[in-house]
Amino acid sequence: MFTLTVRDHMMIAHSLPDPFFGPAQSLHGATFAVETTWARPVLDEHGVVMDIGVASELLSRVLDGLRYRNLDEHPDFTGRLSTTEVVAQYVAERLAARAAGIAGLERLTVTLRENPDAWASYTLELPVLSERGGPAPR
Ligand SMILES: Nc1nc2c(c(=O)[nH]1)N=C([C@H](O)[C@H](O)COP(=O)(O)OP(=O)(O)OP(=O)(O)O)CN2
Repeated sequence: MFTLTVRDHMMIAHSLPDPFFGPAQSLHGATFAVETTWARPVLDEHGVVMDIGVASELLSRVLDGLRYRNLDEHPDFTGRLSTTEVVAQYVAERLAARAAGIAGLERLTVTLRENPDAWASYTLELPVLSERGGPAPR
């Protein structure tokens, strides 16, 4: 399996209103480094998983919807704890939707690094499209 990873970062504010999270129940800020790893078993006709510029742009556009936001007030997180894991899933699902037309991609992993010693990831299996646009056999 080939993989391509690009990275960006975002600042958000949020609270985790559950006693499980101790002091993080209060409103606090976080700067997440966000990595996206795209995977495919066969390289495309250019010998790449996908263009790095395209991968970077996709990630940036998705993060633009979250940057400098208080996730407690973000409609997509209403009634949900915006843990690192949940935000990783959110980013992955939006990226997958934006990349739906790109052929050959099989898997996407989004990793959010809270700090140098702690991170969480979410992996999505993607519906594989053939180079002609239809479903491809796995
Ligand atoms: N699995 C997760 N655990 C925690 C998350 C998370 O998103 N996923 N988030 C937090 C807090 O938001 C914050 O990032 C850290 O808060 P803190 O109280 O410092 O948490 P720690 O667990 O590192 O330290 P404690 O000794 O438990 O206070 C927390 N956990």
